[in-house]
Amino acid sequence: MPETPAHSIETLIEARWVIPVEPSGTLLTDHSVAVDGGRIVAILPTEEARRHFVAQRYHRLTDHALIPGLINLHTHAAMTLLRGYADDLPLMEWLKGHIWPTENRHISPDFVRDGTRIACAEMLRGGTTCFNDMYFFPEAVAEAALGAGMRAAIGLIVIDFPTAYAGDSDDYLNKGFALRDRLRDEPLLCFTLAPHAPYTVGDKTFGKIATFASQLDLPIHVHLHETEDEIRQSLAQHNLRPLARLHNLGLLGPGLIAVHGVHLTPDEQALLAEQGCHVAHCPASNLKLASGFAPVVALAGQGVNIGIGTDGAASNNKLDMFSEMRLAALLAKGVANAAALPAHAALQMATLNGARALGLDDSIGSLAPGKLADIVAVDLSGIETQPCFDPISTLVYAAGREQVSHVWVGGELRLDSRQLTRLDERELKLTANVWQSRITH
Ligand SMILES: CSC[C@H]1O[C@@H](n2cnc3c(O)ncnc32)[C@H](O)[C@@H]1O
Ligand SMILES: [Zn+2]
Repeated sequence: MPETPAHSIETLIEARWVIPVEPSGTLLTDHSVAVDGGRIVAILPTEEARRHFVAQRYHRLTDHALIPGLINLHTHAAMTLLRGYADDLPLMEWLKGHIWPTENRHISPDFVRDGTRIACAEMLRGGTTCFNDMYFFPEAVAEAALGAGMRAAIGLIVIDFPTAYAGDSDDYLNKGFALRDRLRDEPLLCFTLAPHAPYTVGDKTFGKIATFASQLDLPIHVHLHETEDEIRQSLAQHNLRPLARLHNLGLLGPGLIAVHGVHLTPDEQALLAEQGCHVAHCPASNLKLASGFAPVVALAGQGVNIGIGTDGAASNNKLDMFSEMRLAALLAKGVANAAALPAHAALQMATLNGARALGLDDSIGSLAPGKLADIVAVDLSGIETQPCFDPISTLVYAAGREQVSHVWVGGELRLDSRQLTRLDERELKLTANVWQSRITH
């Protein structure tokens, strides 16, 4: 039989294991991922891939698992500059007494650009390839993400009080739309409408957001039902719980990403499911601020799509999707039973479910031919991850972000043997120190 001619491709990544995430729980041993033009073109047993392809670059990752890039479904990337600035406080005391006054003093495009670049470095080194952001000066978030070569959903924020970024809701929205018009063809970026929360955004502004979201087909990214206080305040002011209020104002639907969703009645869980809303589960931030945590087992049981977020580094204090996955799985077992949220389901939450929430699951969130090559290699050879009976279990329960060795975004190498390819870690540490002294003095 004549040999079929080999196809030329850019990159062939040979790995001990490939965990495509879809179909759920699949594990491929001694497989390779072929990448060309920024996309996955094939996933084949390595022997076959070697016969079939001639690559410009080969990566022989003999002790590694390949997983889809992790998707951080909720963060405020620039808040790395406030990591550890105010700890051990409940949400409202933390925000009103410490974070908002400090943001008022320091917030600027430079603050946001520098903080976001630091966040991108941390996230890439931890296997995150895409983040869903909500912060002031979103143009600086976009600039930092593009510079780092990361995928980002840029929140066009709206809050009903003036800040250094914008004056009133129309000013916030106009600035956001101008940014989206300027950057809408950037392949690494997409946009959401990001009203901050029910307690900082009025009915009129929420109404405008609902209209624009449906006219422009933009997702809505909003903090919702984070604390009991938020619900009490909403009942006192509007005679409605926040979710019911947003429902009345037309915000619920498959475009809504409800961040936190900690305090939800069974009827509210059913409403989220019925409306096709998504929940961004942020377990570490919720626990640290003593807010509680989302009823993930019940929500998933109702059919709600749940992704995972870190929230900002000022409340977490890490942007570490590995520790969030593990925490999400352990909390679910704590409230339900040991079988709740198994490792493959936690990994799916941190990848495919996040992509679904952003409406990007046709292009990212799993490893499959035709999808963008957002790929993470995790080195499982260390003593911390031995023996390895089941690599999916090892990834979620034993591995940490330190074991991430390589990261590709759209087929481009962004982390190479733990070295960032587009960001200078030394320079970023100096930048963090400069901001620390500005914030302290
Ligand atoms: C309008 S930009 C984002 C705004 O949100 C603040 N923030 C950070 N973490 C949280 C949280 O857990 N709940 C509510 N608001 C939060 C951040 O400091 C910015 O002011
Ligand atoms: Zn948040």
